Amino acid sequence: MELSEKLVLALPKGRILEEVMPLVRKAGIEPEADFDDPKSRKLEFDTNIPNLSIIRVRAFDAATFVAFGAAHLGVVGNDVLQEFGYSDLYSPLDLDIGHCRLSLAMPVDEAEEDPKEWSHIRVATKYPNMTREYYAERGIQAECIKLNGAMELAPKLGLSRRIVDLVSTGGTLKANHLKEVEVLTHITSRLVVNRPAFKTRPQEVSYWIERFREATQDGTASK
Ligand SMILES: Nc1ncnc2c1ncn2[C@@H]1O[C@H](COP(=O)(O)OP(=O)(O)OP(=O)(O)O)[C@@H](O)[C@H]1O
Ligand SMILES: O=P(O)(O)OC[C@H]1O[C@H](OP(=O)(O)OP(=O)(O)O)[C@H](O)[C@@H]1O
Repeated sequence: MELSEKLVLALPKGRILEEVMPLVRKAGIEPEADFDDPKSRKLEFDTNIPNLSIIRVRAFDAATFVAFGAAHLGVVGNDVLQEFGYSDLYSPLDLDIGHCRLSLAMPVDEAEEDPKEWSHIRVATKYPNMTREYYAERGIQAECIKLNGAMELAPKLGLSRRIVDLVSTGGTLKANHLKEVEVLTHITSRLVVNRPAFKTRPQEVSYWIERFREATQDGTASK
């Protein structure tokens, strides 16, 4: 077993972090004290496990670090996994956190439409690949304008009548006078593993998959 190189766990620093940390701790990993300090500018943290460190990165970047082997394990939403489609990412475990859906929405004051009657739509989204693929399978050409956030502004400002974005409570759509027309897919976050690392360090990687599996099955984990 390779002991010199640390295993790196990539965690997304956004909203998922709060949900995933109880699982990380249940799995037996306790990051150094700085981790909980909002003022800390550190990006990599030692843990109580001498051979394991944690990096805190943007949600999309967590997938990239693991896919290229810069990190060995990570936590990534299905949305990110499907949008990138990295072949070197293995996602063995649904962590049952980060529940939301990817939906198409449009202004509430526009006439009801039947998506089955569309042939071409223009959409603002952070997920152009998933959107194009979903609609292509239904014979609809989706012209996507890539935004990285605040999609809800696009219809109001005339960028596109429709958006495809993540929805959880629906509060953001409501506040921006948009209605959910169609759910493209349901999303949760998964534990992901770099495939080559799984082959070269099978015992260590399997150990952590099992620890996370147990943590997820432990009913006291916060959701
Ligand atoms: N409203 C939501 N409810 C539940 N889970 C969500 C919601 N929005 C996003 N997620 C999940 O959390 C992940 C990270 O989202 P988050 O909003 O923290 O990042 P972001 O702000 O979109 O990205 P970044 O700021 O890193 O560019 C998403 O990939 C998705 O899986
Ligand atoms: O249905 P709701 O519960 O209102 O959640 C939906 C919002 O959550 C996500 O954004 P987030 O808050 O993560 O910010 P972002 O726009 O910076 O990604 C998503 O992009 C929506 O804007």
